[in-house]
Amino acid sequence: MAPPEVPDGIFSNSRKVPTLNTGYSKRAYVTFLAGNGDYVKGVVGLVKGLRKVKSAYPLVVAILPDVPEEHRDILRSQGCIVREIVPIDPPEHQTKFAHAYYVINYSKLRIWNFEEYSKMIYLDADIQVFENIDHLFDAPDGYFYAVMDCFCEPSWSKSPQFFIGYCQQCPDKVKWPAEMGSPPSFYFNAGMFVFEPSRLTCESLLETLQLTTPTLFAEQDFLNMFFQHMYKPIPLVYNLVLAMLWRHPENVDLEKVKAVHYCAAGSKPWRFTGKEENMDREDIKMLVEKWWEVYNDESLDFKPEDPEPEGETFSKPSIRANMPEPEISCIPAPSAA
Ligand SMILES: O=c1ccn([C@@H]2O[C@H](COP(=O)(O)OP(=O)(O)O)[C@@H](O)[C@H]2O)c(=O)[nH]1
Ligand SMILES: OC[C@H]1O[C@H](O[C@@H]2[C@@H](O)[C@H](O)[C@@H](O)[C@H](O)[C@@H]2O)[C@H](O)[C@@H](O)[C@H]1O
Ligand SMILES: [Mn+2]
Repeated sequence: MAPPEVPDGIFSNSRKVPTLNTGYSKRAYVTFLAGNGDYVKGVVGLVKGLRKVKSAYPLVVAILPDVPEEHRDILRSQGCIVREIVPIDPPEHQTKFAHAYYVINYSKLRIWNFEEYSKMIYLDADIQVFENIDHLFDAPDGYFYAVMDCFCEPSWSKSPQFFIGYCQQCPDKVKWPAEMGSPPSFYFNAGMFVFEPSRLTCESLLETLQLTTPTLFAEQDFLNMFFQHMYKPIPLVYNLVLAMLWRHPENVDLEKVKAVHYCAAGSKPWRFTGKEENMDREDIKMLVEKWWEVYNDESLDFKPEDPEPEGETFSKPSIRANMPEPEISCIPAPSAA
């Protein structure tokens, strides 16, 4: 069963001047930061990467109260719009998440409250954008866009898919057994998605969450269930889950990848040792080096002459908001594999 077509017209070859990032058509990237650890480096790398690819839109950082003032200052000094959010806990449960810390990721749901923006692109702090993806903001409203995930890593070992060896990235390799009912719906990685903020949707998310038993991949599973009927898969070039390089190399063309998601065990660039499984691969070492090149590039630091983000709530049009967008190349819909 082929994934639903990405709606026509998202990547038409029209040359559009981006909507001025003002009024009710405001757009922004948004990421999430919790704790006083080293993920703040991921956010700094991300905002510098967006600057390097000349994105026309600011980066909002939804932070939990436990993010220290020093880290907030670093983010503001890099031109981020820092927004503190109230943490969200899942209902009482006995679930053992794939990683215990996933419990904090439910707080991501607060970004649906950022209604001053009409469209946002969420990016995990362990993602780097190496090519401009602003054109995704032009995707038709009314859908939830994200890249399909892979079920082959050990973190999935407690899942039925992993147990039977099924992965949506290669649905014909091990077919979903008829006796287990219809194959699971297309499932996205929640490290990157295009969405429309709405307080109503946020309320519905939180109400539904309290009635939903948490599962292995925490908020990622929950978002897949909630947006199941609005989800539109987009090509993996927008969120290369690193495990794809060794699990489904036939689906990856590294030359075309626009955003890399350093989510494989041991691949976080800011704590990279190269000792974990697959971390000695040349492509992994090259991608980690690329991340550090951006992070260490002082020419990408936010400069006083750049428009200051408007306080901690609203964003000013960046100087680039008036620049004509680059030619939008047509991106084919994802293959069935
Ligand atoms: O200590 C932490 C752990 C996670 N995160 C945020 O939560 C996201 C999801 O966690 P992670 O990327 O580690 O999950 P993965 O994609 O590796 O499963 C991160 O990218 C960060 O934005 C954070 O801010 N602090
Ligand atoms: O809280 C659940 C998390 O689930 C997802 O991470 C997973 C998923 O990508 C698996 O497919 C990988 O195997 C695994 O390594 C990785 O941790 C999201 O990236 C993250 O943002 C967050 O939603
Ligand atoms: Mn991640």
